[in-house]
Amino acid sequence: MEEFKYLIPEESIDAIVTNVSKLREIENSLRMIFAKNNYNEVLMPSFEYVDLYTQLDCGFEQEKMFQYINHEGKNVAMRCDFTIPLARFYSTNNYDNEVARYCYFGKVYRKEIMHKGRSSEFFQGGVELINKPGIDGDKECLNMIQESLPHLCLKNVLVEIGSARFFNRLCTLVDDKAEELTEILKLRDISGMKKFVANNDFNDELNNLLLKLPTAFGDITLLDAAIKGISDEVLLKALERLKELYNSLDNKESIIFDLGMVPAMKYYTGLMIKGYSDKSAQPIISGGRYDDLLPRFNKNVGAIGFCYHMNHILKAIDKQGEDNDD
Ligand SMILES: N[C@@H](Cc1c[nH]c[nH+]1)C(=O)O
Repeated sequence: MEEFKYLIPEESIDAIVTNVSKLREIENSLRMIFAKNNYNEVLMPSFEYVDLYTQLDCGFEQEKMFQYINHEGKNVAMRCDFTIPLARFYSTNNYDNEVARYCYFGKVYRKEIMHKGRSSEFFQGGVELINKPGIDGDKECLNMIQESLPHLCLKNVLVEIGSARFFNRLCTLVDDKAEELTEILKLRDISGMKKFVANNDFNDELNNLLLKLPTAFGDITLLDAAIKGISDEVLLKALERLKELYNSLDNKESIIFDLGMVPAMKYYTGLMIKGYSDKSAQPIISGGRYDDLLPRFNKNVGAIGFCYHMNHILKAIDKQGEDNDD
């Protein structure tokens, strides 16, 4: 038994952040940017009913939650997302459907596949912008991300944007093959996509589009080319909306399109955002528009938000430092 004093569970591996001064420095810069943009910081509870996450059909699986049965006999989970609890919070605290701006810093807990050396604790800092619909809301978030990039202490950061509306329509078009398509896109599997197209009987236009998706990231010329080849109205609208948003941005630097982007969260309905550093395989920023979530709390308003994955940012900073030492 003696050795157990010195061991930590696999879930905790990697969760120890030693570079706390850097973490606080970035956190404080982000806090100032959020405050300047009128986001109110909230401290959310660590525990929520499991039902909150599961009954909304947002893709949170029970198996991924750390949970226990409380004194009422109800299943309670450690917070595994900020967005859903904040949607609940808005619905019970905002009677006039006003625009709300929340920001937060804290951990979410999600069970990761064990034996991969991945921690199950993720430090996030993020914002939720509720009831600022359409391009105005999307722009506000992208502008804030642009404002934050120089404060992340990372040299090469790219902000990829995609569309959940586009993705969802593709899933409808491939019908019962949606799951297979999702896996292929997640892996950016070029040969998998070739087989997928060969094994199915889709029309030529869809086949051509699907074959391009695993490598469909690039600048505005990529988007324009895709728009030219599409006649499906929903797909077209989704891409035109991305283009309109892009054209409305004052600062377009670091922004590229990813037409094969798969929603990281099932609740995304429109714009999706993923920020990457060349020193990190995992996204350092992720977010998106989720216009169908608040209606599930009887609030007929749309919303958008994003978060910084602080663990990944710190790891990328370490890697950057190591590479500079070489
Ligand atoms: N909650 C999302 C990020 C996000 C905030 N708002 C919208 N999306 C996540 O954990 O990845």
